[in-house]
Amino acid sequence: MRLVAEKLGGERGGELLFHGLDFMVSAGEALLVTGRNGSGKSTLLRIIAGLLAQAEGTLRLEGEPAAFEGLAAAAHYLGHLNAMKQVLSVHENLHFWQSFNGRGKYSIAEALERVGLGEIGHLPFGYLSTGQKRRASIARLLTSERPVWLLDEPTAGLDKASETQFAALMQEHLARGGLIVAATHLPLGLAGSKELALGAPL
Ligand SMILES: Nc1ncnc2c1ncn2[C@@H]1O[C@H](COP(=O)(O)OP(=O)(O)OP(=O)(O)O)[C@@H](O)[C@H]1O
Repeated sequence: MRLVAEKLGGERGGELLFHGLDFMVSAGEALLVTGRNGSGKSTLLRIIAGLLAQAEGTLRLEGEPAAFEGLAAAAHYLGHLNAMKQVLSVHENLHFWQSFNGRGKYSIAEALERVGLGEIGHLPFGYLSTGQKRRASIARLLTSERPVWLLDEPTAGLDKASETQFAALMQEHLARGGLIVAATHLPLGLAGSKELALGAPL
């Protein structure tokens, strides 16, 4: 499986943010998208997730497992916002996403254990701290099996221990044949990852 972009261009509000991007990410690889604020990192991730149309160029997933039809169906998108309902419990939110995205390797209880939230699945999502909200959202990646992880500033708000824990989860995903595209200003602890720098040098 590999994600291939050719001459990819993205725009917002009629302004071309980037163009002519060529990259390839194979199973087991991570691509870190870097660049100054406003350079288009989130825009690129949203295009890959199928939430925005590209302005130009092509994007395709080759050789994806038969269970997934196309890139959008194979992708987990973890955006800046956590896409969770504040008044539903953590468990209820994850149950919704699991029903929507399909089952994964981990049960909801196991996924919450993996992110260190085993004790608070019953709490309304809105009660959680910023870092706990992010960890609950990371648990969403584990409760449904999707090989392409698209992560926008995934470690924002995480403490050091949680960063290390998440790095291990990403390594595990890569070792199982997944791939990752992550927009980040911080190192993610993924040795050997590729980098795509958008815009003028920082
Ligand atoms: N709906 C929109 N309409 C017009 N312009 C937009 C829209 N959404 C985003 N933009 C602009 O597009 C540019 C790129 O935004 P984007 O969020 O992709 O940047 P980024 O590289 O992820 O930034 P950051 O590092 O701050 O997260 C910004 O200048 C932003 O203001």
